[in-house]
Amino acid sequence: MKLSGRLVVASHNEGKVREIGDLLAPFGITPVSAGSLNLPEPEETETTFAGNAELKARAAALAAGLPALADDSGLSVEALGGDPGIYSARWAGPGKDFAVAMDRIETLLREKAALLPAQRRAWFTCALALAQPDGRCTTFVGEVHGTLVWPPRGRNGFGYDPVFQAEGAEITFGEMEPAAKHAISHRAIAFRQLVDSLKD
Ligand SMILES: O=P(O)(O)OP(=O)(O)OP(=O)(O)OC[C@H]1O[C@@H](n2cnc3c(O)ncnc32)[C@H](O)[C@@H]1O
Ligand SMILES: [Mg+2]
Repeated sequence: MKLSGRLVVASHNEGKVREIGDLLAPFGITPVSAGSLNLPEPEETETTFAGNAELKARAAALAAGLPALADDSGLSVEALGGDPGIYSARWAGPGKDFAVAMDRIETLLREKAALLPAQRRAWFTCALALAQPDGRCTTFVGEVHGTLVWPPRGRNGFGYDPVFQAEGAEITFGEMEPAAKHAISHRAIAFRQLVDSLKD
């Protein structure tokens, strides 16, 4: 299987679509957005990142008759038993307000008196699924570990980026230039695995 030509990026999240576009750019691929094809946003009924990524990729590939790449991702907080995890988008509510979602996490951490970095460990997970119109599908998962800071810092990235500081970094994902985030992100790790799997 080759990564070339037209590929549907099966996501309705602008931030993700931008990052996936950056990752695909060196391959000369023309990303076709789910929005431009009027693809519906399927309900994420699975219980894992990989399951939801596959569900979204398969639905888009079938509807578009083109290969489709879907991303299911999220932030897991150790002290919260891995929440919000696969519910990361849902914690932002119908208005997709991540200030609310970040506040909610911070409130829960404070209720647990989790103020030290070691008590504020968190990780991002990204599952990328590449589906073909004939139903074949491969999925790869990447993670990046770090701690949650407060208050949020930076206007780059999207979602929970302003509160996430990766291990070894002194700035948040929200403060990083895109290239710096791509050097270490969960999404870039999953993407590298996907690319490796396509090598002859
Ligand atoms: O399902 P699609 O249409 O792709 O878009 P979505 O926003 O609903 O995406 P998910 O269901 O995968 O939910 C993941 C949420 O986790 C957050 N997230 C994922 N990757 C992130 C990243 O790199 N930086 C910050 N937040 C991220 C982000 O806010 C997403 O809304
Ligand atoms: Mg979603």
